[in-house]
Amino acid sequence: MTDRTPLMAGNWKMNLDHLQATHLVQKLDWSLRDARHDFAAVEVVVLPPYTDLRSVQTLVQGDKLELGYGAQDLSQHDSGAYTGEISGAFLAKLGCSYVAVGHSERRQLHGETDELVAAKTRAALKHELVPIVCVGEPLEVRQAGEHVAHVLAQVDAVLTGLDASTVSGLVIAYEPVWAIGTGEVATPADAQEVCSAIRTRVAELSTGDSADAVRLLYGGSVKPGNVASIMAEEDVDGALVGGASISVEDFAAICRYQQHVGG
Ligand SMILES: O=C(CO)COP(=O)(O)O
Repeated sequence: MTDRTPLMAGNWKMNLDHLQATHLVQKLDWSLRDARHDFAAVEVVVLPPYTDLRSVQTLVQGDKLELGYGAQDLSQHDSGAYTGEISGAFLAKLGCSYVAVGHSERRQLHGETDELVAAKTRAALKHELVPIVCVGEPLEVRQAGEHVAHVLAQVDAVLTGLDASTVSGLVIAYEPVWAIGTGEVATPADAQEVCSAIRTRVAELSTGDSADAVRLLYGGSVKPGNVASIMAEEDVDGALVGGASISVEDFAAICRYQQHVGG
């Protein structure tokens, strides 16, 4: 039995300004502490918009909160004439520990390619940020029964450009596009099928115990009522939560999913 610490990450997307962010993080911390949440047993991370990060840093570091935080994207470049871009170095300086890369909304709305996602993953690792690499198939690919091949091609594009020894430091999030923000959740078996295929591919493309160590998240309409059954799957190590992560009550309940397991 491998020992992978479950990770609950809240992707706020383009929601909550820096004042609202401070409020939510404070309330989330209170709610989890009230429930005696063991942060070492289930890691909790928020991914606010860039403009919130300094406020979140001040709160987390000032009050010594156990919540982690990170960004929703980064540039593949370190610095220079890239108007509007944010470098991994800046995020590291703000105390971020995680950064999402290749979210399907970035791939779809901003034309991010597998090559760009791979470059961003390398940039994150260079700045000692844990990349949460997002992969997932659109509906028509799922309907054609080609979802596993589609996702593995996305995984290959990232892993083949990495030093094999760094792979264990990744988090990979399987987010079927048809389940994002739709209320349409993949079944636990759907999540397990793809996560297990990803772990097998990681084993083929990495060294040592990377495949055992790498954490795989499921994302797509995760709610308090469905998280426990998804987390019960062997290869699912956490959730990447969108809509429900901007509700303190819902996200705290998701982080405490274990209380719904086994009664
Ligand atoms: O895209 C997601 C997280 O990155 C999932 O969003 P929802 O939880 O709103 O479906």
